[in-house]
Amino acid sequence: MFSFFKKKKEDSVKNEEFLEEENISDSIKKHEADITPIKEMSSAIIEVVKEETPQEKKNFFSRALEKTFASIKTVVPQKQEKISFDDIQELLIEADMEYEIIEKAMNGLPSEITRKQLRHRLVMLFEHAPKVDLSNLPKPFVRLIIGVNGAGKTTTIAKLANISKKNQKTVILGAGDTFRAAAIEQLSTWASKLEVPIIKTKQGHDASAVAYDTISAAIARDIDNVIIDTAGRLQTQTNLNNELKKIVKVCEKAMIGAPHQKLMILDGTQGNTAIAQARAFNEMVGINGIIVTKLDGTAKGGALFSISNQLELPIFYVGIGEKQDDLIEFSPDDFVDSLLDEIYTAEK
Ligand SMILES: Nc1nc2c(ncn2[C@@H]2O[C@H](COP(=O)(O)OP(=O)(O)OP(=O)(O)O)[C@@H](O)[C@H]2O)c(=O)[nH]1
Repeated sequence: MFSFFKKKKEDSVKNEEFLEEENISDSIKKHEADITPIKEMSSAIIEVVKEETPQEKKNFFSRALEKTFASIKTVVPQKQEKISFDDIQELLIEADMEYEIIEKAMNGLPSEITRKQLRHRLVMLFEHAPKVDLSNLPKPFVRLIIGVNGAGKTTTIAKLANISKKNQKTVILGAGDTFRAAAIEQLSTWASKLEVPIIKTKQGHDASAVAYDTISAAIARDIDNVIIDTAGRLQTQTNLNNELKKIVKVCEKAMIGAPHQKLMILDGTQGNTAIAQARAFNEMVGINGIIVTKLDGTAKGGALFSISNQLELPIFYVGIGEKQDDLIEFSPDDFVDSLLDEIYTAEK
């Protein structure tokens, strides 16, 4: 069953220096027992689920931002047509927007601010992030998931796999957090729940070999999306960080251009303190985008402005709960509108 797969892998690991360094072909043999049989893959495609309308998306944000709204409403309890400069400043502080960003956003605004004026300034804060063209993606499209312990990496991978399936794309997971046995188990549980294949190995084995095998399996099986987990790490853990750099290098060996996205998962409940973490990882491996998790559990929704603006990175998704459907595509317009709906009366 795996002869084609094996041939591809042998072809793609011809680099002698690399074989010496990683001994990848041995690791591939070790992992083959863990690869989900191809026939199970067909069940990875399910029917297309209808896309949310802009109003539905706004409703998702409103639900996710409940705690943030409760805190800004302590400043502006009634909806108004115009709100004073001081009140806007205070409510943005309440929502955990960094002071420096508040100053930037409000510079030159009048003492009474309309919805339109504030909307323009808030949406602008997301404009620094480069636009990402998601048309004509390479196949497989490889995403590497990075973050500190407990940020929500594993859960987010499951949610991303679920979105792939909803979009009728095939997907394979790589259990690259080989540091903790529980992490491999947790991702395997999600894989069987979602009926998607997973490449895994034993705890303590080489994480970059898992990344390599996952990409090779995707190429051999013509899979659309690859999502690779990595161990949670702090920006100060040198060994783990060298491991991360190695994973990135090995992805490139498995497929030129991979990983196509290195996504940083940030725990939204940490607010602005997550920025320093992301900055350090960005310097280390170059991050392409952010996913902010646990937005439902925090009053610090305003940190999204600082996160995107300070890091000059796009926020792709936000996590709004623990279930597989609780990940929504981030849109600055919908996010800002949900926030403004709480404090301003409708524009005439
Ligand atoms: N409320 C809420 N909880 C979330 C969200 N995303 C993840 N969680 C929860 O956060 C906890 C940690 O999530 P994991 O996915 O295990 O985090 P991780 O980054 O893989 O953790 P490590 O494997 O320890 O590095 C779990 O209890 C998740 O259910 C979210 O968007 N909202």
